[in-house]
Amino acid sequence: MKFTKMHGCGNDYIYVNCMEKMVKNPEKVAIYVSDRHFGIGSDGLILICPSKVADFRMAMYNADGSEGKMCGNGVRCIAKYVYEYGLTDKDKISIETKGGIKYLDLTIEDGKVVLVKVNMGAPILEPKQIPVTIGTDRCVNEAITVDGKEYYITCVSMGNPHAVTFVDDTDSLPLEQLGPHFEKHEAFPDRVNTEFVQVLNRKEVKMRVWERGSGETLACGTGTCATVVACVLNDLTDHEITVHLLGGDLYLNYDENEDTVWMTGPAAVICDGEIDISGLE
Ligand SMILES: N[C@H](CCC[C@H](N)C(=O)O)C(=O)O
Repeated sequence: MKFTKMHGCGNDYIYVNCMEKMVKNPEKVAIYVSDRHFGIGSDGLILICPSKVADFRMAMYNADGSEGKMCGNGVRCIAKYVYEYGLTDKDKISIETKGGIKYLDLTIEDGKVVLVKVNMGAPILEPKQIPVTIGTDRCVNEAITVDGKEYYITCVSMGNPHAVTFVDDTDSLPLEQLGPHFEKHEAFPDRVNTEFVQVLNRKEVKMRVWERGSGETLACGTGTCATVVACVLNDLTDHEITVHLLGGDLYLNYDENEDTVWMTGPAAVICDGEIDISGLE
């Protein structure tokens, strides 16, 4: 299987061009390639597929083989891939995901995609749709006990479920220990991605993330969208913010009038390669 390893702010996935041929058993392949010791090493697997309703279709799998409905860093990387590997010459593209069709604007310099701006669509706030069992109309600043300690969460779906909690200091958080307790908490029937956010000022926050199915990652695009929405709902920041992640910065704009979130950030190619997956197919 030919692949390209790419990352968006350090959130790395193995990308496979499936325009001609699909990968069989993507769940098993995701687990194998993601392993950082016995595989290639990544946060998961992303397939670039043909679409009937958009320019391309994304299928994404976490490191544990579970399927995710959306991936913000992933759609930016797909934009870079399809342009730089000659699958399109357009600088505005659409990508079908299980979380809806996303529209992307590519900034191109010397034939390279240096920045991608994505219309990530409307945040979903109804608890049942996220899904989260806490809250009636919305789950904003609601108390939850996790591993014996009380936290306040604001829940947002960006196609996939997120719980945002505000903390005093992201650096000192024992995420390896805490993350799984959020992910598997009974309040989240489909598990959850959790963002731990430290507000620096009205325009800047720091964030660490524990991703469902992949553990701590260096960045999460949909997580930064959920973060800006949670910041605005709790009146902690402006609508336009910079999110500082372990792997870099993303720029977010929650346009409440249009009911959409804009995410802007980079995408990078690490390498191309080929791996034998014959035992898995
Ligand atoms: N890293 C991704 C999100 C993956 C979400 C996945 N962990 C799930 O919802 O199961 C992003 O940049 O948006």
